[in-house]
Amino acid sequence: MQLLRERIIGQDAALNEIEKMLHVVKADFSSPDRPLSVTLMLGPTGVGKTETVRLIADAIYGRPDAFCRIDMNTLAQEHYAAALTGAPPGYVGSKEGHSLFDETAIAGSHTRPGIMLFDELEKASNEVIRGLMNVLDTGRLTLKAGTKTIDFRNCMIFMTSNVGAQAAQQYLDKLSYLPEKMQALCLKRVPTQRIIEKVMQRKFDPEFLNRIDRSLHYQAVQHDALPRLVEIELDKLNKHLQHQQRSVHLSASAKAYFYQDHDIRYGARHLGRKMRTELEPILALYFLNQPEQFSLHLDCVDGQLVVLPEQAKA
Ligand SMILES: Nc1ncnc2c1ncn2[C@@H]1O[C@H](COP(=O)(O)OP(=O)(O)OP(=O)(O)O)[C@@H](O)[C@H]1O
Repeated sequence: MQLLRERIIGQDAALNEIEKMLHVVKADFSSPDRPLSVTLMLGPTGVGKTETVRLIADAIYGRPDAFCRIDMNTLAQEHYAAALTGAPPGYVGSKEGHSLFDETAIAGSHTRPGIMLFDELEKASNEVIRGLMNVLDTGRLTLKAGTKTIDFRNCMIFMTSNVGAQAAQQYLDKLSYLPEKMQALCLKRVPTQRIIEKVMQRKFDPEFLNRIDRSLHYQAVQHDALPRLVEIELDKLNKHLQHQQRSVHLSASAKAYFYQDHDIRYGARHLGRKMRTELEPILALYFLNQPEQFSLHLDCVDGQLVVLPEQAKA
């Protein structure tokens, strides 16, 4: 939780729910015939849903990719549903029992839970949702060929979805024309969560929704979170540079360069991309031309990033 709270900004309510879920998993109260937990993460794009799962994997296994991820978008069409559970008997590949599942990541170990992420749940076809319901119910999935069963009973299942995020944003946009007091009153009467839940109920059957232990509502990234997000991205970049004993430092105005015009509708993802695509070429050129240098300091002058000369750094 310490790692999550340091690295996920502006999602306190969701993180508090994750903490409760982790306590229950650790206390080992869950039914032995279900997955350890089933958590649905809702919210707009680029607000930290997948990042939360990556950080949980990092905290438990020391690797942010130590989980099985299936992007439901790739299974959107009915005829791809077989990709989830392998080929049916008699088809090419059925004997091998291959599927998209990474069984080691799902199984976990005697002391550590497996982690599974179904991304973009709203894109899954009805057939895939039916298959998934079985997993949430019994903690097991039998591959189509009938030769193998994947066991999710020691696994924390996470699902992400943007469903309802657009409707919630449209509702907020409409409210923004009202005076502040009226806005607060409307949000008290009809919170955005209720809008999202209504869309959810239209999209998914109650049988499916009833099998979810927790729905977490991730909020849109706010402007005041941006400076901290820039720091986090800079830390990530410096972690990579550490392998070459190198580092990059930004002045306050160079940091502001990255977030001041950032459009928060796109969440935090573009911020990280902008930092990488703009900083990496500058770093590459600097360190290639001056291999004897180990740190680079950048400032922003007239809206342009500039390398600070050696004497200015002190
Ligand atoms: N609240 C946040 N705190 C810290 N970093 C964040 C946050 N939200 C997003 N990020 C950064 O943005 C990147 C994209 O976020 P993430 O992958 O979690 O998106 P998402 O919410 O799962 O959206 P999508 O539905 O589009 O996948 C992350 O790698 C992370 O660096």
